[in-house]
Amino acid sequence: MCRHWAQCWGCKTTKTSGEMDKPLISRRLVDSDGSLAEAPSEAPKVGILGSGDFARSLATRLVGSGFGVVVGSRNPKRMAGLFPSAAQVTFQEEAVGSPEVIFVAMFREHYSSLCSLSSQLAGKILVDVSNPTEQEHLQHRESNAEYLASLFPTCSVVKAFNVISAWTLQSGPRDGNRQVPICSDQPEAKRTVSEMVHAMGFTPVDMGSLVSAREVEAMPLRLLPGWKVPALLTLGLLVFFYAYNFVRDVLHPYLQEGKNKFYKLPVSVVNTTLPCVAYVLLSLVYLPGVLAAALQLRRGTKYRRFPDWLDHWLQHRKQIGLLSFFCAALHALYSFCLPLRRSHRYDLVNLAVKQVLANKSHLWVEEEVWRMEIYVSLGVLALGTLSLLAVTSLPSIANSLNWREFSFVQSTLGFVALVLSTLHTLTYGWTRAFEESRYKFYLPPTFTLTLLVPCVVILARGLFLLPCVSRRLSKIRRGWEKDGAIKFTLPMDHTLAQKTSHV
Ligand SMILES: Cc1cc2nc3c(=O)[nH]c(=O)nc-3n(C[C@H](O)[C@H](O)[C@H](O)COP(=O)(O)OP(=O)(O)OC[C@H]3O[C@@H](n4cnc5c(N)ncnc54)[C@H](O)[C@@H]3O)c2cc1C
Ligand SMILES: NC(=O)C1=CN([C@@H]2O[C@H](COP(=O)(O)OP(=O)(O)OC[C@H]3O[C@@H](n4cnc5c(N)ncnc54)[C@H](OP(=O)(O)O)[C@@H]3O)[C@@H](O)[C@H]2O)C=CC1
Ligand code: HEM
Ligand SMILES: [Cu+2]
Ligand SMILES: [Fe+3]
Repeated sequence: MCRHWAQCWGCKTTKTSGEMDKPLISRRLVDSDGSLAEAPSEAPKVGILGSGDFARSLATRLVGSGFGVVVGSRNPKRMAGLFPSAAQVTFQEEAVGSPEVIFVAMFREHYSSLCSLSSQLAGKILVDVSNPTEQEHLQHRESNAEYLASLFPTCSVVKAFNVISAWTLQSGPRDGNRQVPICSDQPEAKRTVSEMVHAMGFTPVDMGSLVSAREVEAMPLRLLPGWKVPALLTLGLLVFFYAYNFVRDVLHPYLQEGKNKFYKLPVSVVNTTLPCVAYVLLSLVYLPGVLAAALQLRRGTKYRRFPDWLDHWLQHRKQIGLLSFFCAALHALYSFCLPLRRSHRYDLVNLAVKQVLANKSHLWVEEEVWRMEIYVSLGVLALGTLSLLAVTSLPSIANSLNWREFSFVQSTLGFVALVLSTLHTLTYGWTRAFEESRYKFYLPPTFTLTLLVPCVVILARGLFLLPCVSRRLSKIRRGWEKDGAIKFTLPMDHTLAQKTSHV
């Protein structure tokens, strides 16, 4: 039997290396009625302890990938019917006899019940698939896998498959998560299990030694980790702008003129809130790039780390950008629905009646017509450009672009979208910022609040385009450094510096 047991399995099957990562319910194992037929006798046997949801899915996947499976259960009679016919379900003692690799598909609190099997398990590879709950994760210092290794010191423990749900395991990796983080203190054992991960249609991600198991076990506990801060930022902006628009558009007419404009709350106030949030978020996507460039220009090098807050901000731009796109798309939908509303129709009729009573026939203000035509068109162009950025955010699309194409779409087109949105907002706002009647409780029109950050970004980016600045910036990005840019003293300089300082 060659060194890498599972690799040996890889040699035997007819799969070429390219096929290794394809999910496989191998043809010869599926009967005409689609049930999984008997596994070939020479298929390497894999053991599974536990007969729950995970064990069942794992057995299905392993059998479908050409392995022989023996399941160890405390109650085999009851559980056998739930497993594929190709899998053998028996008592735990029997199940751990022949297989080299044994998956422990149980909860941590039940690991100690396996100690009676220590002698049979000696020298085998135990795969820990368990996930602690949030509370358990905090409560235990060592990971579940390290705990299993402490119970069975004569075994090689490998952490794997815990991030894959029983359902994905059963149905096979689709677009979602194909990656299986894997770690172990025994490289051989890790390699064997990695080959199995491949054979099952997943992609192993080597996470190093077993000490990383704690980090691997924390992965399923996280919920959209990179989105927390951007989501809170968006929520904060939505609350702020909604409150601001409520005060200006509903409360002010109610208190000052006794007019009831509460009907504006569901659509109109939302449609002055969403665009402002979208626009501010979009400017916050490109502001950190400007700050980073300014820092590099000032320092005269790119070889110094950005401050943590800027680093963090740069890491979250994708999420902030996608949230901006989402708000802008909702804003466009709301805008298209404005004319559908009953209130809009009443306003139109009332306006017509007023026209007639005032004996005015022709209501056409050329400037207003052009203003609206232009700002709606600019809005559509801005959203269209943002959609390109959103599409290239999809990993499958991003992977098909080289970094220059990606950066062109994200950096250049993204900036064009910011300029278009600014023009859209300015033509929408037009002269409103200068009309006293637009200031309610002395509060300026909402769009004026949104213009500050984008204008700073646009001006700064304009400045960076100046030949003297852009030449210097591209030199810095190609690794040029201003002399003395890096402030570190070599040991000998240090003594030299000390000597000279006494002179
Ligand atoms: C809808 C939408 C979707 C988005 N999706 C993504 C996404 O999928 N992934 C993503 O990363 N962002 C995404 N973003 C955010 C944004 O588009 C990108 O981060 C974009 O690259 C930012 O461009 P930039 O010009 O501001 O900064 P960058 O081009 O990243 O440059 C920032 C700074 O880094 C430094 N720098 C840049 N290049 C170099 C270099 N070669 N050498 C040294 N220093 C350099 C410079 O100081 C520069 O100013 C998305 C935004 C939106 C609106
Ligand atoms: N379900 C999922 O999607 C995922 C589960 N996991 C992990 O897989 C492991 C199993 O999860 P899951 O299959 O959902 O859990 P289940 O509760 O469905 O199954 C656990 C199995 O453990 C066995 N077991 C052995 N000894 C004991 C004991 N003393 N008391 C109770 N049960 C015992 C039982 O099998 P029997 O009675 O036959 O001995 C039982 O079926 C867990 O560590 C979980 O974190 C990881 C990723 C995803
Ligand atoms: C299909 C695309 C778009 C259409 C049809 C559209 C249409 C409109 C309309 C009709 C208004 C006036 C809102 C009202 O008075 O109720 C408006 C305002 C505004 N839009 Fe858009 N827009 C689009 C895209 C965008 C995008 C992509 C952004 C920025 C990311 C944006 C930002 C704004 C801003 C900031 C305002 C001013 C809101 C205020 O202060 O009242 N719009 N847009
Ligand atoms: Cu071999
Ligand atoms: Fe624990």
